[in-house]
Amino acid sequence: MSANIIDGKAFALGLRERIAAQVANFVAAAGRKPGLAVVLVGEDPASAVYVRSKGKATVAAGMASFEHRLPADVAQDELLALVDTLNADPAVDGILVQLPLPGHLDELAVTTRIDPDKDVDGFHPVNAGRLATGLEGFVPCTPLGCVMLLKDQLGDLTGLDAVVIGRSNIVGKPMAQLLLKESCTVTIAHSRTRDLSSVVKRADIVVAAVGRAEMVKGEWIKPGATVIDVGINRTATGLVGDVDFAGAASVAGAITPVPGGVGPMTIAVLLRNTLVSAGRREGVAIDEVAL
Ligand SMILES: Nc1nc(=O)c2c([nH]1)NC[C@@H]1CN(c3ccc(C(=O)N[C@@H](CCC(=O)O)C(=O)O)cc3)C=[N+]21
Ligand SMILES: [Mg+2]
Repeated sequence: MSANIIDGKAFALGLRERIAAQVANFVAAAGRKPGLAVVLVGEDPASAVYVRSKGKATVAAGMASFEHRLPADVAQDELLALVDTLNADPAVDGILVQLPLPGHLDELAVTTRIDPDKDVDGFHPVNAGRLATGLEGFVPCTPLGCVMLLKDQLGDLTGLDAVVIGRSNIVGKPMAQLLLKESCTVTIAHSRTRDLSSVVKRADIVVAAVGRAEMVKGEWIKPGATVIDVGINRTATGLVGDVDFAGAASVAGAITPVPGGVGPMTIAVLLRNTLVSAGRREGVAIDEVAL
């Protein structure tokens, strides 16, 4: 068997076109563009690349992009003051502070300073609580993008066995919540899980978000399973995921590649969340089902 390769890049492009169409409707109704503010602290080259591609995608969708670059040694108070300014700015619908932050800065303090109703990353504890409780809020972009790919691939997910490997607040935990909402039977595995290969072997859906290059082996995958690889690891041989792609692709029913799988979805969903935020803030209807 040879897996269907899930083209996240193509799916993300289609999503971005549907977003752009609704951005045009929003602009006509509200008389302004949806606005996304991105804050980058320091000069980490990988972060700078992501921030640049976010800015380009934002403008391409017809939205306003506000980029704020602060020096690596910026004081905590100064960063918090910028967040306060963005919270109060009516042209800003979404705020993203690029993580990780330099070590002297308190990521939780910064994340919790963002107005939960502008928190398009969905990292604020209020939004984590809303997701866990079934309330309207913002869902973290990467897991929401993964669910979109899964539903596109599999249709209804009800009753499927899903294993999420990784328990981070930004991917693993919200991913598990979303799969539960889709009525999957969800297992969260992590670095302390015993006999991980047997746990993975049961799964119809495997989501790998551990941050360890090619850690999930092809022999662990149930034949025909759908494998979503969230990992982005830079190695001597280039960019690889958390899954041994060649091994898994020979047994899986479908699998996301790295690059070109989950990564492009993250940015597209960020634009989606920004548009949804703008609609809520201005009382303009956004057709989320059509996105
Ligand atoms: N507050 C915050 N929110 C984030 O969403 C956030 C963040 N901080 N910090 C960094 C991570 C990483 N991230 C990615 C976005 C797009 C790709 C992406 O488009 N990747 C492409 C290209 C990969 C490449 O060539 O580098 C792909 O996988 O095909 C990857 C990673 C968002 N992050
Ligand atoms: Mg973990």
